Amino acid sequence: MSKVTPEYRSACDRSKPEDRDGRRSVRYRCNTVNIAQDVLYRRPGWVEAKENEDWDFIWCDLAWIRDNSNHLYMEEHVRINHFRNQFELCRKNLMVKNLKRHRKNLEKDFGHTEASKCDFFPRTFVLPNEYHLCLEEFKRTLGSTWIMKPAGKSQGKGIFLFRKLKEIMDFKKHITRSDEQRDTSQVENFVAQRYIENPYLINGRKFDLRVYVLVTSFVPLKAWLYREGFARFSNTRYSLSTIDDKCILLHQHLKNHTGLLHSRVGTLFEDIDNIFVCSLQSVQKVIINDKHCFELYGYDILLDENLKPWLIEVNASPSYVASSREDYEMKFRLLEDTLNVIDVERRLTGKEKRVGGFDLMWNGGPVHRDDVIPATCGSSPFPSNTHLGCVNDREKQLRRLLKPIATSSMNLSNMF
Ligand SMILES: Nc1ncnc2c1ncn2[C@@H]1O[C@H](COP(=O)(O)OP(=O)(O)OP(=O)(O)O)[C@@H](O)[C@H]1O
Repeated sequence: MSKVTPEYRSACDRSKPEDRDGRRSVRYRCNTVNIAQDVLYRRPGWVEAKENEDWDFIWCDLAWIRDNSNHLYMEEHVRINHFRNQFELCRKNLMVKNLKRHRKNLEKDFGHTEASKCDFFPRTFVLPNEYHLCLEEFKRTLGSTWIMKPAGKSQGKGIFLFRKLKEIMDFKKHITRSDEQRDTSQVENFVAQRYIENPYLINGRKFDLRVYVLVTSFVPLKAWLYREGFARFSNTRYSLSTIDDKCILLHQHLKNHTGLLHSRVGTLFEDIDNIFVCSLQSVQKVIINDKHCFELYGYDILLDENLKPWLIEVNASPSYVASSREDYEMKFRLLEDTLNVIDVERRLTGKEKRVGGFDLMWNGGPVHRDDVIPATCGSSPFPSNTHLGCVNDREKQLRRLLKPIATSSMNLSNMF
């Protein structure tokens, strides 16, 4: 067996439970050192496949799927935790390209109201290709703040804010110059995005919501939403002063916190559901829908002061390391429940609408659950504890999500 994480040792001091019902063991592979490894190790009846031995299940990182997916022959029952071209949704530039195309198709086929359901990502341009469009928009909205992000990086690497025309022109020169010697296929892409300047703040701090969505099929689309998630808070108080010393703006939007939450929380959850469904639909025809594959996406969502949710990013490889015991336990449950939904052991009937902490949200169409109490502000299937749909419970759930978890491992000291 490969090494288990230190958290594992403290979280479980019991030995691995035996497979009591005499079924053949599930042979797994895991090439990541994180909580996934602990969950697999502890799962009754699962054994780690030896080198060169066949396996039934693999939990792998994105590099592994990139390097191996074309050479794999998989038996019917085998499961793998990534779709081959997951990057269509998870690379910043491709996500935007797919969302824009989806929006255009909706506009063409169903008109403006339907297309406006895609208006949950800030205005974004992919550079260098859309530089001129970006420049036009930039000039049209002079004075607004933009955020520049490298398309293929994470953890805030290479991100900066700008608000002056000269800055974006200099940047264009810089990327053009550094790309001159390279083959065009290697040009580094960036996204320039309108910066949400009025985030919803809690105690003066900016935060992203991290919500998990499990997709078990793209055609038809079958997606499960996890009831637990968390908020990643910035370590510093939110201020735009870091990008322009003359402009000191410290937002205090928490005054009417309770009232605002109560009146808007139903709509908020509906809007968040819409983000999941629309974004997944935008890549439905693009993702290679291999029945062996599933994907546990970590959605990053930012709320503005009007409680409008904005999609910031979709992660195919969200962090499964923990910054605290509570964080460890939540992620352990999440991954355990993921395996329960994937059901390599074939325990489910296939008709379940709830498995552990997951609620079936979409199954070729919206899923209506019998135990949902209609919300005053809509009937979104976004999960809460037991009385799904009741505004008060949703409010509680939102508060649970907003519970700060120490983020030392996440490098969020600035969060832009
Ligand atoms: N358009 C935006 N408006 C306001 N804030 C933004 C915007 N885009 C990103 N941010 C902030 O910057 C942070 C990092 O952005 P993003 O997630 O896109 O980059 P990343 O490098 O992939 O970071 P990570 O790996 O931590 O998710 C976000 O968590 C969010 O708080």
